[in-house]
Amino acid sequence: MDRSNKPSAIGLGKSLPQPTVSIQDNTVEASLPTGESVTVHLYGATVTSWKANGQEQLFLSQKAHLDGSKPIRGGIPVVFPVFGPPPKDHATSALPQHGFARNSTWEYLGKSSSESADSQGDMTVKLDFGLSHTLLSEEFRKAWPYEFALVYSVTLNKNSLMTALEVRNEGKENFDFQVLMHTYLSVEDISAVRVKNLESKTYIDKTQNATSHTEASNALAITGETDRVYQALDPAVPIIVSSAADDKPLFSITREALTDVVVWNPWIEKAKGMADFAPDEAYKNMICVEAGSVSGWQTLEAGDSWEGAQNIKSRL
Ligand SMILES: O=P(O)(O)OC[C@H]1O[C@H](O)[C@H](O)[C@@H](O)[C@@H]1O
Repeated sequence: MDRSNKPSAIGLGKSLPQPTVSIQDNTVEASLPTGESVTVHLYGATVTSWKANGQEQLFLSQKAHLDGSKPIRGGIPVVFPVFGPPPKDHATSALPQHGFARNSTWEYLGKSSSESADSQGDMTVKLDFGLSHTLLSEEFRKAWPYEFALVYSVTLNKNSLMTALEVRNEGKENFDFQVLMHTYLSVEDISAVRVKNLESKTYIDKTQNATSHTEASNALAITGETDRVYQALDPAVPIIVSSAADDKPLFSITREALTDVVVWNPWIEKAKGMADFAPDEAYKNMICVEAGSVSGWQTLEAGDSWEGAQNIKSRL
């Protein structure tokens, strides 16, 4: 917004308090004057903390590797260009599970801040991160030899966090990709939450040999290992994680161009089996609601770009 000809909202001559951004130890942290903050590790451009309403909103394992030796277990890892184990005989076959974006070091491209469009006087801060073929390790570049560029934007508002990914094909040949924002939401007690707006949607159940099912529940309870890829959703209809006790929304997630949503909780045995997941009981304190485009492939023609995003609102 151009404020140049207008008096300041808090008195002539005084400027509005501005967001602050600090960079240290390969992390970028932004805070709003109203107290909210976000922390992003350059390794994977992984958001590892989002504080709003005086509380941490994201789950981060106590044994998450934060030194760049493994993808970070928690926060919001970015999955690109393949989701899950890569298929055989495919351009992504030589890549690790979930691709290379979450285990490559991104560059920080800078920040911008503005007044939020929706609430008077509140500020917004946006952090941009980049990854391209020139920044990949030799090993990843060999395994996926396309000329690409990713720009990942993390935007913090008073009540929401938006993450947006732009994928550019800077080469001369088409490439296929899948993409997903693997968000680990923090919850007090998994048995006390429900996931809404999935009723009648088709999902692939990865815990049952990838069989296809139709969601019967209008308020899904998580009562065991859950690993489902819900497909063909309307990105404008929010997925709501609500409190079972009073039906109040805890999180509401809308998407742009991301028509799949994965709901994942490892539950008791799988949680114990993951070396970087701690404490064992922490499966009770998280639910992954992952916005993505993963049930098919996006084909990006030479010179083209694509953009997808999620917007997570907290305790509305
Ligand atoms: O252990 P990771 O490679 O981080 O994957 C963690 C999980 O990611 C997604 O949610 C998949 O649907 C799961 O099948 C997988 O177990």
